[in-house]
Amino acid sequence: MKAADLAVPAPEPGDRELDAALRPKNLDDFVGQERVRKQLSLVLAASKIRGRSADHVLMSGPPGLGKTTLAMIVAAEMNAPLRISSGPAIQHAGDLAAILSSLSEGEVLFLDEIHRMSRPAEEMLYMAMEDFRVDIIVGKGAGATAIPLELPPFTLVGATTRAGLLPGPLRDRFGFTGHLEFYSVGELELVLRRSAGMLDLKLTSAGFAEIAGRSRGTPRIANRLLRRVRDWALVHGIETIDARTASAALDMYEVDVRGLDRLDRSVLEALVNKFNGGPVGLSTLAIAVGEESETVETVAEPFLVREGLLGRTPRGRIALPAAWEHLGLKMPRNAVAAAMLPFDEDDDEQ
Ligand SMILES: Nc1ncnc2c1ncn2[C@@H]1O[C@H](COP(=O)(O)OP(=O)(O)OP(=O)(O)O)[C@@H](O)[C@H]1O
Ligand SMILES: [Mg+2]
Repeated sequence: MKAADLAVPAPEPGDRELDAALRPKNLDDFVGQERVRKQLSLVLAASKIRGRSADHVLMSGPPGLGKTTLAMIVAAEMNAPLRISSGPAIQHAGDLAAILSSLSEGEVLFLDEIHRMSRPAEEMLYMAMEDFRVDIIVGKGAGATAIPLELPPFTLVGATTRAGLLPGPLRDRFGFTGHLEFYSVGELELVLRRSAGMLDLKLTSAGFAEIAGRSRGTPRIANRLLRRVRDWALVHGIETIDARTASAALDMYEVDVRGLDRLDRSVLEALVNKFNGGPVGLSTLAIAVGEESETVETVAEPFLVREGLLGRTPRGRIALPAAWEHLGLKMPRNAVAAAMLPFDEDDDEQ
């Protein structure tokens, strides 16, 4: 595994097994996200009292925060079977019709990346969600007829990293939307404590804090770093992982105290050392770090912007004061002036 991969929130091949093993199985085990947890728990409790399948639920938020986990928890809490598919897997309305028509009563249908479903499938889903009915089209052209098909009541759980891309009519058909937020360091410590318990690992409180602080607010990354630290401790014959062990291990994997990885740091270093803090265009910056523009924009920037280290301005990317500080450098006056010019966060230069 490249060091840069450690900090990517999307699942890596090596994560899948551990992801599955460490996934909380019920709402009580699910750490953090108090608001979503309370709201969801109420939705589920009410439908249990009514003796009906739960309202359709949409989970939205960045990768690795627990959308799939919550979908599975919905099925577990409702004692219902779970069917899993995803937007990209449903390219034709017929694909969706086949899934819908084979659902059993009360089943939970989890559609991951629901924003990537095809248009015709999406339209079929509207009717299925609202009226528990689909029209199956038989034949083609003028001779085509729609055969209505009743569906058993089911609960759709949709997940999306891009809630903004969902068409309004689809969004409106969910009874409840849970917006997952990045986790605090304290919450990540709880995630790590739970995982360490399951993996039979011993860590001190400071050891947990050290890993949590470098996990970018993301449980998937926290678990991944824990696994790296575990390997390091094993090879070095260390039984109890303290802050020093955790930090030595993560330093070796080039994940720094704020969770920045090699790519993040080289972007900041280039901005600061080669362009005096910017502004500099994305493609120039990408060439300076020897990466594709797209990699810099989609892999490094979201986190750097969120951390207040990098700004996107109409004139280009700039290093914010926290970036100079993080690199242990003093921000020159002319760089301060460039950074102080008003800019619009959403303004995508070039
Ligand atoms: N609240 C939580 N408490 C404990 N562990 C969690 C929590 N949320 C997520 N995790 C851990 O993080 C891993 C990733 O979570 P999950 O697969 O649900 O993320 P996701 O939001 O579906 O990500 P993606 O958008 O990439 O599909 C899980 O396997 C689980 O181990
Ligand atoms: Mg998922």
